[in-house]
Amino acid sequence: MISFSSKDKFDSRNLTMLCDFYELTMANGYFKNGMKDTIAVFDLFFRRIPDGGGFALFCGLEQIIQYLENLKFSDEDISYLKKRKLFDPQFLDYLRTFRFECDVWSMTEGTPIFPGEPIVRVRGPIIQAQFIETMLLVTINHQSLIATKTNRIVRAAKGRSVFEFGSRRAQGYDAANYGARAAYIAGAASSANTWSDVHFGIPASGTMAHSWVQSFDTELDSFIAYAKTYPNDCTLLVDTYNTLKTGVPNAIKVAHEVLEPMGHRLQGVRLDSGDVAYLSKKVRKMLDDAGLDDCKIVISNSLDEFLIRSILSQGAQVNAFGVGENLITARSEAVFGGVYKLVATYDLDGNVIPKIKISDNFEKITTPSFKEVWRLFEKDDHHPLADVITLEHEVIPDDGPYEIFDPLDTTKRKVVTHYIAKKMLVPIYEKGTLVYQSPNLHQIRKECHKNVSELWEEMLRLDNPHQYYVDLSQELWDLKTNMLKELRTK
Ligand SMILES: Nc1ncnc2c1ncn2[C@@H]1O[C@H](COP(=O)(O)OP(=O)(O)OP(=O)(O)O)[C@@H](O)[C@H]1O
Ligand SMILES: O=P(O)(O)OC[C@H]1O[C@H](OP(=O)(O)OP(=O)(O)O)[C@H](O)[C@@H]1O
Ligand SMILES: O=C(O)c1cccnc1
Repeated sequence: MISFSSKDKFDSRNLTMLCDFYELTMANGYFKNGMKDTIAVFDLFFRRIPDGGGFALFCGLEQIIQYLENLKFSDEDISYLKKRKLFDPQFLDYLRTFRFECDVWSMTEGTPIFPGEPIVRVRGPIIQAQFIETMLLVTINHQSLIATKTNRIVRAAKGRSVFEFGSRRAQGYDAANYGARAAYIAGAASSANTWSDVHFGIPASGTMAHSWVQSFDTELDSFIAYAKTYPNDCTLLVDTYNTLKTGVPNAIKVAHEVLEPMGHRLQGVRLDSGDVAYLSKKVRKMLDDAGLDDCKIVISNSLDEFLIRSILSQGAQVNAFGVGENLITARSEAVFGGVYKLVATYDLDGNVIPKIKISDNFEKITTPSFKEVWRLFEKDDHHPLADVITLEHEVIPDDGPYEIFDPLDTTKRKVVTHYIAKKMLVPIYEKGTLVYQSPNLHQIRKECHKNVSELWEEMLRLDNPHQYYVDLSQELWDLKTNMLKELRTK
């Protein structure tokens, strides 16, 4: 039984034609060149952690599954392709009856991921494995980027809640909806986006806009009306006119004269402008002096992890942060940079033929062959020690001793012992059949929190974090180096 975390089970959109056109021209080319049934392996990986962080977070698998479940060329798609006069009629017949037949393995959502390691691996007929590139990349690049950024913001907030406020400034509505999902997985407490609650069960919450306050004759009238309408969940926006002179005094008045007689407490005030560190301290004192020490202070206004860190270091009195544009657009570094590369094909006897892509830039040289990713966890406290990429047949036994080495400087070697070795890629599809049961979103979020809390503290720093080791096994390193040497001498 397969169950899905979103309430509508599958996004019903058929996004088959969301592909780069060259996927179709190559597919037709493979078909016409007798390569339809050639089995190929592609790795999806990324090269650099955004914002110089110590790790990224993997997200988007559930939407990949939805895409693959809906993968089908409609009659309309086929007529479009026919009109382009580029495609063989037999190829179009093949597309008409297309059925996805690949094997797919993936990291699970909420897993910390590192540059250079396969986070998704696809094996199957080259036409198919190649074709899904664009959707795999756009989905994983987007959600992993937003999750990675959000987790930085959540870490900067040091246990205070982070409310995701970004929909209005996201790069389009899918970015708002799926960005909210990624942000929640990575630790945002809620989203202002109602769609994300309806479809994903992410708690939707919010305060009020300045327009609410402006639309009444006075600020006080607007607060009274809001408090009477929502007596048990009332957070007032206090900066429309003058935070300290009118906003907070009016909020205190409403707390005592409207809410308390109704048996309720004022939940919070939100500050959205000015020097929020200075103001929050003043506001805290005013609220406390008025007996409202349980009233929370929420701040917002173009926040990001660095501003939050700075504001807290100034002694700001804040209970929660509302973060919009910088989170939902990952503004500081808006490209995740995941790529999808061919790493092997198979011959007719089923033997792997490793493939490599050479570049003058060493970091851009791909790692060939069908590979596994292992994470070695310290046995006692489960801190990850290093990731090791091996060839398929290699096994890393628990406890070692196992020698890891820096693939760029092979003299840097270390023998590790007393660990648990875990294979990180789990089966998602077997020959086109879904074999993975996705946890629900709340479980993914919990798992993500656990995974991040197991990382070394030194990896969690926002600036210059410890660089985690992603190593190659000796056998894989030898294969890569020999292929490189051979190609370079040719
Ligand atoms: N104490 C502080 N330390 C660091 N940054 C702060 C501090 N207080 C506010 N900021 C940030 O400074 C940035 C600039 O705020 P800005 O002055 O443009 O807002 P504002 O003019 O007060 O508000 P608005 O233009 O929305 O009415 C915002 O990102 C805000 O979060
Ligand atoms: O600054 P961000 O991190 O993106 O956080 C969201 C912003 O969106 C709202 O402002 P907006 O001016 O859109 O509407 P408002 O009238 O509700 O303030 C809110 O007041 C925040 O300032
Ligand atoms: O609910 C809020 O306070 C909110 C929602 C979206 C954007 N800014 C603020």
